[in-house]
Amino acid sequence: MSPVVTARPLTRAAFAPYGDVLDTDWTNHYPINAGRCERFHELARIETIGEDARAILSIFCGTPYDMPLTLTLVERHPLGSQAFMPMDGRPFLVVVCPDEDGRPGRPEAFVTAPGQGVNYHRNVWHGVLTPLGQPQNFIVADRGGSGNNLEEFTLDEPFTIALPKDMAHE
Ligand SMILES: NC(=O)N[C@@H](O)C(=O)O
Ligand code: NI
Repeated sequence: MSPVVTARPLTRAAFAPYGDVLDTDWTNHYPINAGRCERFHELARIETIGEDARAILSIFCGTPYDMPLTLTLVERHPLGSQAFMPMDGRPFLVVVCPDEDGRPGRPEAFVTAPGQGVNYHRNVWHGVLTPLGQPQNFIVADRGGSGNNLEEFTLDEPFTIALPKDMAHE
């Protein structure tokens, strides 16, 4: 059996080495539009580098994965950050790895709270978009432009990514 990594709830502190959490638990917020809207300001920055680099918005329509997940591949984007914000507010799985001399280290897994999104910093190893239980659409902010912005790495040995016990039935 491949080594098991159990996902834990996503928190800013735990995710800080990898990127930003997108939610309204954020002190930099203020009213706009005559008080009819609250702006939660600059949750993350969209980083883009390289030839004709630009920040772009896309919609990803994701197919769910069965859990526990057998993780065999991770990827990273050397030319830009990548943010995922669910359009339906349901939780999804986030898998990241520390970088160890250009190779991914042991994965860490998180389950988002309803309404949370993530922004992977540039060049951070991560699993591909992983909806849970049903198809899920996401607004994605990342980098467009020339050059190769996708580096994939097939793990020497797979990991089993499991949901926490209180979620495993979902
Ligand atoms: N390849 C692509 O656009 N998607 C991945 O980067 C991903 O993180 O899901
Ligand atoms: Ni990606």
